[in-house]
Amino acid sequence: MRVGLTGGIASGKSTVSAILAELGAVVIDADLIAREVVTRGTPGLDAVVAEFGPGVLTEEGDLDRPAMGALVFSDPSARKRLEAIVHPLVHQRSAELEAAAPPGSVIVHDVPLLAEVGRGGQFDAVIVVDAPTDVQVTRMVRDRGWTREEAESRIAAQATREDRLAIATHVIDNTGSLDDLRRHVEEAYAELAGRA
Ligand SMILES: CC(C)(COP(=O)(O)OP(=O)(O)OC[C@H]1O[C@@H](n2cnc3c(N)ncnc32)[C@H](O)[C@@H]1O)[C@@H](O)C(=O)NCCC(=O)NCCS
Ligand SMILES: Nc1ncnc2c1ncn2[C@@H]1O[C@H](COP(=O)(O)OP(=O)(O)OP(=O)(O)O)[C@@H](O)[C@H]1O
Repeated sequence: MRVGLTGGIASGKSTVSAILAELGAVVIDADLIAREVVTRGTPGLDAVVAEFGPGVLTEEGDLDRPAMGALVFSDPSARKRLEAIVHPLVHQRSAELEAAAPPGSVIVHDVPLLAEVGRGGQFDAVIVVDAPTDVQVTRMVRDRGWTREEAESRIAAQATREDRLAIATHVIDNTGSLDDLRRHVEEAYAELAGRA
């Protein structure tokens, strides 16, 4: 059983995927892979430097993520150019990890941009972690030290809440407490594992 997990930024996806992993799912995290494929010394980072120039590197030679974020979340064409490099590498690595999962696993692909890239239909089920925009912004400002403007520019680069809900087979509301969240995830997992 292949499950897509998505949600807007700071909706609580990572928290949900950690609970799903505890419950026994094999989680494949696209954000984590998107970081791995551009670490120092990778062909991915070489491609990013070829496209954007050495100014996107730190003094140590790593990708300067805050600088890259400031660029791509204020310039959609730069974001598309970065995605054109990173997304194929993420797909390839995700497929390798999926092939290595034990047979019969509930495989959860945590893909922040599932609605944006139109891949919802490739999964047996799609879990959408749902929180209103003001809750997303409040969490980003509180936890990441971002300004409201920085938080809102990320949200503006993403699908709308309605677009995400349109691809959901399971909606997990994350406006309550972390205990409420855990209960909702356990219910969804029990249903999915029963079908696996
Ligand atoms: C621009 C980068 C370097 C900024 O790095 P930073 O460490 O600040 O953010 P991080 O990677 O942890 O992403 C945090 C969240 O930002 C949002 N986000 C990231 N990339 C995108 C994007 N291309 N479009 C919309 N939202 C995005 C997602 O909600 C993601 O969960 C980085 O986000 C990146 O490389 N993005 C392009 C690759 C991509 O699309 N990744 C998303 C999943 S494959
Ligand atoms: N129900 C909740 N109540 C309070 N805080 C929460 C709740 N759910 C998640 N959080 C907190 O909000 C922050 C964002 O959650 P999380 O990292 O799971 O979101 P995310 O959707 O994975 O974010 P990103 O899109 O950046 O990967 C975290 O600090 C998390 O602990």
